[in-house]
Amino acid sequence: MVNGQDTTELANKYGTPLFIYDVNKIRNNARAFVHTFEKLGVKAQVAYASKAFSSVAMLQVAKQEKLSLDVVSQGELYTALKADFPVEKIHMHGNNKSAQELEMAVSHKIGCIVIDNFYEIKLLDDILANYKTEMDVLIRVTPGIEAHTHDYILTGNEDSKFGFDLANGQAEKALQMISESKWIQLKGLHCHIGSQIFETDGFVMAIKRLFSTLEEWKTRHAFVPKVLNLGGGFGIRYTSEDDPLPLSGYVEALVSEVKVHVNRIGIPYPEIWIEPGRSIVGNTAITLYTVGSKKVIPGVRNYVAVDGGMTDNIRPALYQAKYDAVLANKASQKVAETVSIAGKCCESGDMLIWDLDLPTVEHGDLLAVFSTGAYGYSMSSHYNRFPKAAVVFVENGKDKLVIKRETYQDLLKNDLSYE
Ligand SMILES: Cc1ncc(COP(=O)(O)O)c(C=O)c1O
Ligand SMILES: N[C@@H](CCCC[NH3+])C(=O)O
Repeated sequence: MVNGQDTTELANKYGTPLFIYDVNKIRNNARAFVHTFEKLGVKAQVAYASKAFSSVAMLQVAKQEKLSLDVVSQGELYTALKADFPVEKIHMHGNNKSAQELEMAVSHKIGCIVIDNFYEIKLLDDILANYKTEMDVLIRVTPGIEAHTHDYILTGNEDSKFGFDLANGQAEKALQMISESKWIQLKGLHCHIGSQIFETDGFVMAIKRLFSTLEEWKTRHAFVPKVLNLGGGFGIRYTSEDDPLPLSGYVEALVSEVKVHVNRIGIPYPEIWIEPGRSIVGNTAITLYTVGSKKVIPGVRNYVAVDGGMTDNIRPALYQAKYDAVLANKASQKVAETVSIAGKCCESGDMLIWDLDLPTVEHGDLLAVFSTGAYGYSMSSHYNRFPKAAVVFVENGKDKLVIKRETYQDLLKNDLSYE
C-alpha cells in the first residue's frame, strides 16, 4: 500500500515501470525543515533542490509548502516558471551557466544567482549592465572538506569542478571582483559539501572554515554576510545499512554551529538557506516493476529481470547505490530465495539490486523498490530507446497521474528522415 492505495491496482491502472510518490510524506519532509528553523527562531529559506525530481506537479507542491527553489539549468527554471513558482524565491546554480541561462534568470528577475567561477562574474556583469538591473548573488566556495560519501557526489573538496577555493584565495579574489561591479549585489556565501551525508561533522567543519574566512573578510573588506547558504546533502535511508538523523537534527547542528561563530566574530546572525533535494523526496517514492524473465545459474546466482532498470534508476550503476525491495503482490509471503534484480538494458552493469531475499519470484510479480524519489526519474534516460516511465502522486488516499508514460511517438518526435 502507498498512502491507502493498493500498489497492484495502481500497476493495473497506469502500467509499469511506475514511480509512485506519497505527497503527504513530501509535505512532512518539507515541513520538518521549515518548522525546525521556525522553532529555533532563525530566519531561513529552505530551497528544494529541484535536480532531485523536477516536474510541474512537484514544483507546485514545493510552492504550496512555501519552499524556495534551487535550479541549475534553463530547463529546471522553465519548469519552475510553468509551475508558477514565485520567481523571487528561485536561486540559480551551475558551474557553466550560459549567457542564455543568465539572461533568462535576469529577465525573469529570479531571487539569486550562485556565482561559481570568474568567467561567470564578467558574463553576469555585462548582462546586468545591458538590462540596467541589479541581481543578488552568493559566492559558491569550496571549503576543502572531504565528506564521507561516494567520490562522484563529493563537491566541497579542493579538487572540485564547483566554486571558488577558500584556501588558495580565489574566493577572496571573487569578492573583490564582485565589489567592483555596479550591478552585482553580494549577499553572502554558499557552500555544499556533497550528497547523502549522515554525519554532521562535515557540515560543522565547513561552517568553521567559512567563518575563519568571514572573520578575515570582516577586517580586510568590512564584509558581513546577510545570507549563508549551507547547501543540501542530508542523507536518507535506502537500506538497513543507512542510519540518518531526523531532518531536524541536521538543521539543529547547522544553526548551533553558526551561532558559536557569529558570537565569536561579532556579526549579526545571517539568514540561513539550505538546499535539500534527496531528503525532501527520496524516501517518498517507490518504483513498481513487473517481473519478466528469470535466469537460474545453479550454484552461482539467480537473476530476475524487470521491465525497467538503469534507464529509470542509474544510481546502482553510477554509484554502486544500494536499494531494498519487496514483491508488492506477495508482501506477506515468507522469504524463499535470494535473487539479483537485473534491468532490461543491453549492459551487464544494468543491475538494480544484488542478493535480495524474496518469496518465490514468478513471471508477472510486481517488484516495489523503495526510496526511489530522488535522482531516479530526474536522471532517467532513453538508452535502448526505452520510453520514460509514468509518475503518479498519491495524497490523502487519492491517486493522480502527474507525468504521463512516454510513447514511441514521443521518442521519435525529434527524429527527421534522411531519405
Ligand atoms: C549545490 C547543490 N545544492 C543542493 C544539492 C542537493 O543535494 P541533496 O539532494 O543531497 O540534498 C546538490 C546536490 O548534491 C548540489 O550540488
Ligand atoms: N545525483 C546524485 C547526487 C548528486 C546531486 C547533485 N549534486 C545521486 O543520485 O546521489
